Amino acid sequence: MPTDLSTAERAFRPVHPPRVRLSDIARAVPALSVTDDAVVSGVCLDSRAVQAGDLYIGLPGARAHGATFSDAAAAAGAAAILTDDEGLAAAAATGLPVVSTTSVRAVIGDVSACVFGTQSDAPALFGVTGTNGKTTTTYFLRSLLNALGRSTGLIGTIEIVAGQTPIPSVLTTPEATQLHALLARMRDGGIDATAMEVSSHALDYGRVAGLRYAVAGFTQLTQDHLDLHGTMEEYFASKARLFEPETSRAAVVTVDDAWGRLLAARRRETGSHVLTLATRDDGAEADWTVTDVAAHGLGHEFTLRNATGDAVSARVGLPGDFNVSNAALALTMILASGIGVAALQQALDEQDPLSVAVPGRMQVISHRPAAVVDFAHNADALQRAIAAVRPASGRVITVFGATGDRDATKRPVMGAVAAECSDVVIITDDDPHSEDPAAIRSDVLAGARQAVTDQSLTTAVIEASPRAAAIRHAVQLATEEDTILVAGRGHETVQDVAGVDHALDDRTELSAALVAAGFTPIASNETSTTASEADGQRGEGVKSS
Ligand SMILES: CC(=O)N[C@H]1[C@@H](OP(=O)(O)OP(=O)(O)OC[C@H]2O[C@@H](n3ccc(=O)[nH]c3=O)[C@H](O)[C@@H]2O)O[C@H](CO)[C@@H](O)[C@@H]1O[C@H](C)C(=O)N[C@@H](C)C(=O)N[C@H](CCC(=O)O)C(=O)O
Ligand SMILES: Nc1ncnc2c1ncn2[C@@H]1O[C@H](COP(=O)(O)OP(=O)(O)OP(=O)(O)O)[C@@H](O)[C@H]1O
Repeated sequence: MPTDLSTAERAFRPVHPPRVRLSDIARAVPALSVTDDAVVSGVCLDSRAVQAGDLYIGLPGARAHGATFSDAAAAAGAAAILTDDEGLAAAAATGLPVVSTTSVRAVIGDVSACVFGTQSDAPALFGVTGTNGKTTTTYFLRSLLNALGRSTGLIGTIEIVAGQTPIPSVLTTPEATQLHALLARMRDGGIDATAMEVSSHALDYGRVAGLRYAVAGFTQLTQDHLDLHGTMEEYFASKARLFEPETSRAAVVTVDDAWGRLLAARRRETGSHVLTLATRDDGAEADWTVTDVAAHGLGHEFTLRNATGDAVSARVGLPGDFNVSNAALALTMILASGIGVAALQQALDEQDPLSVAVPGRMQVISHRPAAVVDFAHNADALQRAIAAVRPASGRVITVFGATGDRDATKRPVMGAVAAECSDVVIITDDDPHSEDPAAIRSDVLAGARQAVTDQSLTTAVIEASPRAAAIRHAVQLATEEDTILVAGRGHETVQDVAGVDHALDDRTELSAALVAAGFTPIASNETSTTASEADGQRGEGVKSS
């Protein structure tokens, strides 16, 4: 998280700030009532990030009411305050013009769209949701759009690309105020298509309100984030919001799992455009189906077909059958946007856009032993990542941990999955946040040990901390025939322990441990860079989850 929120906020804003009257905003958003008029040049919902001339939005939160920070917002140069009945007194005490409404969160998207002029004029949006695969699919989408000659933006967990200056990403999906500012910045910079990740948190908190996606895409749904959503049904309901007709013009739904099939059926009932996609060879009926999957280098080649005989042949560079699914989703979203099969095939043949690397996603660090860093941080992803790296002979040594202050129910499940699928499991720390790292490890260990007992597994289960030591231990155990998978943190470069950020990059630690053990990692310039670095831009995408 950047320490200076105000500086970080500036990076989201259009180069030429808008000038909009409160009375005009109230005309566009009838739920608002305005007493004194004023001109605003931005919108912000955090007092620490306010820019001079902003409309500060004081909204009720889980820990505080934003209006209690009205004085700080005014001191930072806010020109007016938008809040609800509960916040009115604190807002009025600043002497600034106050705009009021009954539900602040419900209007943030529309107010932001009005201020930044993004209701009618913004890049075409390709939004991807699902438990796993969002980041990878958006990288594939952006690369495909570039190959088709579009000028593109990217919004997601690893980085935000909105022109020449990379913007560090803090959230997977930024706040609504920041999203509309970013889209205005992209539009002003000539970007005409943007690939973005849409998290379930964003859909729950109304962060994508006021946006209409050209195409929405669904990867899959498996257990995660139950701390926020409570049940899988609620989690699904959050994801499904992206597929409401008013939120997305066209939709592509992967129907490999029952959640996808339910989502597609619901969308079809509304009479809105939807294409279904089946990526596994299990006989599922769909508009587009993946066939003829064959290994190609570390990745795969495959064909995407529809019932009328159209076909697209593609190859994806990243390991893992799930990356065939992600690539097929990106391709089908492009087709759903109106691009023809012939134009897409030409771009694939001439530019090989699905060979793009994604930082920390199945990132290969060495070949003998095979050593891979991946972002799998829930049970389904971990199982698939281990299966993807399993060699014909040799053992799989898996190093991972679970995050603190997040869905604790997934910890023993991850432990069990790792024990079932690996030969050696080294359980270590991820981001403990405010929790005791030993207690988190113990939850994961319990699941792993239970699986070993229940299923009479021969898997070695080892506890090691800190994470760098666990990685070194994995390398010391490995022979050239083995595979090491370091899972859970992917591209991340800082570890949060009790509120203190420690530098920690699995790719660097693994590489150093391999060298120390006499192995040869591949050159760092052959491994993944961020999209902005690949575009020749300066800077680094950094994110804390
Ligand atoms: C759990 C969660 O998502 N919380 C969101 C929620 O916070 P909250 O209700 O606790 O807010 P609060 O702390 O009570 O503060 C109330 C208001 O006062 C403001 N404030 C607060 C302090 C101050 O000094 N000044 C100030 O103005 C806050 O900005 C907020 O607007 O409402 C805030 C305003 O919309 C969000 O910023 C905040 O997201 C926080 C930053 C967050 O970390 N969210 C994560 C979990 C998240 O969204 N993650 C998903 C991806 C998950 C995944 O797939 O792994 C993401 O899209 O990144
Ligand atoms: N389609 C998929 N199905 C299942 N697992 C996947 C899929 N795609 C990727 N994964 C696994 O999930 C991990 C995270 O992938 P990715 O970053 O693309 O997903 P994400 O949805 O953006 O995740 P997050 O929301 O946690 O940032 C990968 O490192 C890989 O292990």
